[in-house]
Amino acid sequence: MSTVVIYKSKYGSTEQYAKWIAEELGADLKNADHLKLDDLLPYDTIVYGAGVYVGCIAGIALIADNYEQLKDKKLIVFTVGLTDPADEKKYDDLLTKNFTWTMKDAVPAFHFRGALDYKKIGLGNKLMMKKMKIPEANYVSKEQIQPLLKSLGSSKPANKPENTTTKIYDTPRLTIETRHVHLPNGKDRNYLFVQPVPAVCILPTDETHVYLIKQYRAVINEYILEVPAGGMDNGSETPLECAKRELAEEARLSAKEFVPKGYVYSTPGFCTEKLWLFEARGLAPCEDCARDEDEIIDVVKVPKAEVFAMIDRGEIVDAKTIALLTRSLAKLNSD
Ligand SMILES: Cc1cc2nc3c(=O)[nH]c(=O)nc-3n(C[C@H](O)[C@H](O)[C@H](O)COP(=O)(O)O)c2cc1C
Repeated sequence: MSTVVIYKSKYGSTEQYAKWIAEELGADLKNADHLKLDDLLPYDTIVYGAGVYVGCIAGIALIADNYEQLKDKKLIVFTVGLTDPADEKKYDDLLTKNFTWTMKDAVPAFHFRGALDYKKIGLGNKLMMKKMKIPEANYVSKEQIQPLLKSLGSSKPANKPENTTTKIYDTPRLTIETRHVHLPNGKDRNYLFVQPVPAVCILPTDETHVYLIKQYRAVINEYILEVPAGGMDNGSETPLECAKRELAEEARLSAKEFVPKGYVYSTPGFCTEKLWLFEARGLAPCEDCARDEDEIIDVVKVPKAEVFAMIDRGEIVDAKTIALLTRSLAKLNSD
């Protein structure tokens, strides 16, 4: 595992934090000035630290502009400023302003308190800071880096519980458990983990129509419009095999072509369920297909041109169905 700590520092506090972190991790240390994407690519883990000046994280474009190419690496950002890290709202605003929204969900960020020394800053900045009545201060201290080190598994204070798991329900198709989790921001929380087998959704289409199923859902006591979908059999099925089976069982259709449309998570707040999406083309009837006894299903032919109006009117309310229709037909809607 190769790690680099990169810093962007005007007055030295961020550089000091970066040196401490690099020392603790045994990582390379680099000044961000003149670094390019190519300089980052050889590393598995990238820790980027920067001073905050007038609400901007210095040089964050190095990460934000190259996030697509860096997102599969372990990325961590730390910021250094006078703001108190306890002011979570202010920090959240700073990240919203400086991170792309995909980064904000995925990249752990830590804030360390910096310093202000009027002797080090230029006249313009000095006047601005004095006008804002910001006094000189020096909050720089090594212990502030502990949560960041911990998130990389490099520091294990005594008396901290390991991640603990309690099983509540355990079947081949679904497990439910509670877990004690150490979060990347250093905090600890208990979470409920609902873990079904991965599932597949299929949108049968022809030139002009999509085929949805109207299905009775006992849990919500409603008939709703959905795409055919179902869980992958005990991990032995591939998403494509599952797509073929579910299309036959639920819509009584076969298809010449299954076009992958990526995946979505259904409810990532508490459930690990990953839904693989497919569009099915070249449809043919499959009358002798088996159907589960509890499935009460009608196939409904919907014009493609009507789909988004139906979503708008609340006639399609199933989230996976809206996701797959959007992935397949969004282009049609934007034309
Ligand atoms: C002109 C100026 C603007 C600043 N703006 C902010 C700010 O918006 N938020 C903050 O938390 N700290 C702010 N600070 C404090 C710096 O972030 C702090 O001095 C930090 O230690 C700078 O990092 P460095 O020492 O690595 O340059 C500002 C400092 C100066 C001189």
